[in-house]
Amino acid sequence: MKIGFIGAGAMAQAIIDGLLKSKVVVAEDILIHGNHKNRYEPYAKKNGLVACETNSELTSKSDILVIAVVPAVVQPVLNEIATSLKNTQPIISMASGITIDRLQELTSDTQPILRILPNVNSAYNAGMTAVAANKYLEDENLTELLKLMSAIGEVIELPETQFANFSAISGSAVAYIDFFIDALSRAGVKYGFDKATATKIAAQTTLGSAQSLIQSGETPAEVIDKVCSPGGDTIAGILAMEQAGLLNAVVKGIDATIEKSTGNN
Ligand SMILES: NC(=O)C1=CN([C@@H]2O[C@H](COP(=O)(O)OP(=O)(O)OC[C@H]3O[C@@H](n4cnc5c(N)ncnc54)[C@H](O)[C@@H]3O)[C@@H](O)[C@H]2O)C=CC1
Ligand SMILES: O=C(O)[C@@H]1CCC=N1
Repeated sequence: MKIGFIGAGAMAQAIIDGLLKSKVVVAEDILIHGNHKNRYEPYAKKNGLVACETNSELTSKSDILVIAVVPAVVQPVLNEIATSLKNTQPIISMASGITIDRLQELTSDTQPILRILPNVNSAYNAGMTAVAANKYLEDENLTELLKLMSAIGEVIELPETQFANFSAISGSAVAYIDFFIDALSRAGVKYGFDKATATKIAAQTTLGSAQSLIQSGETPAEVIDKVCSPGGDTIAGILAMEQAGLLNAVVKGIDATIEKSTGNN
């Protein structure tokens, strides 16, 4: 089964890296084309992928087509490949804000489509991907595509109406969590750690906290209560962070993300 990626940027590479690590696909079965030959060709060469000269060549050589370009380029790309695309060829699209209805308008009324919203942690098989399929994806193909997505992390089926909200607290949130890790790390630097050591400490603490929540099933509030010893240091820190508006700052950031992705700003 040949999987062709149109777009070779951050998200395409994260998914490909994860797929290769999981060994669910062999490198020779992944085709790639992007706008900048000097970027996608070395990436393809380094990983043993097949670099294609055009989007149309890639489309005609692929069984499954992955749309990994920014949303503004989806229409021109789908117009460009119109004569090479078979109307039975499954498409996976990760373009934020582009609905299945819109993708069908740009391809065919019966095009099999899986809309996904992944995140860059997929590169380490630690992704969190939302999926929504249309009715033209036959069971066998859907199973195959879900197997690919499961190879790069956790998968959740969601109605498309939730995609923008999900994207804000998962796709974009990778950056927000790293923003928090960087803030912790800078605080460490303020108190004398070198940046690399402070970042390692902050990142490992974040990783451990996430793993503990997932393994224990505890709520974050329960853990916060455990860490806040009566009359202790942590409650002093929590109160100072709240006074500075941490919760509101996070929710406002998520509001802005959703507004941007739904075009309401
Ligand atoms: N970066 C992320 O964390 C996430 C991104 N996405 C979605 O993934 C898609 C790609 O985003 P990024 O990888 O961040 O962008 P990017 O800018 O890193 O990559 C876009 C790629 O598209 C290529 N491209 C541009 N015009 C093209 C054309 N006409 N034909 C072929 N390739 C062309 C570029 O050369 C580049 O390789 C977007 O639709 C975005 O909404 C979804 C979830 C998370
Ligand atoms: O920033 C963006 O538009 C994309 C969508 C989710 C994460 N990155």
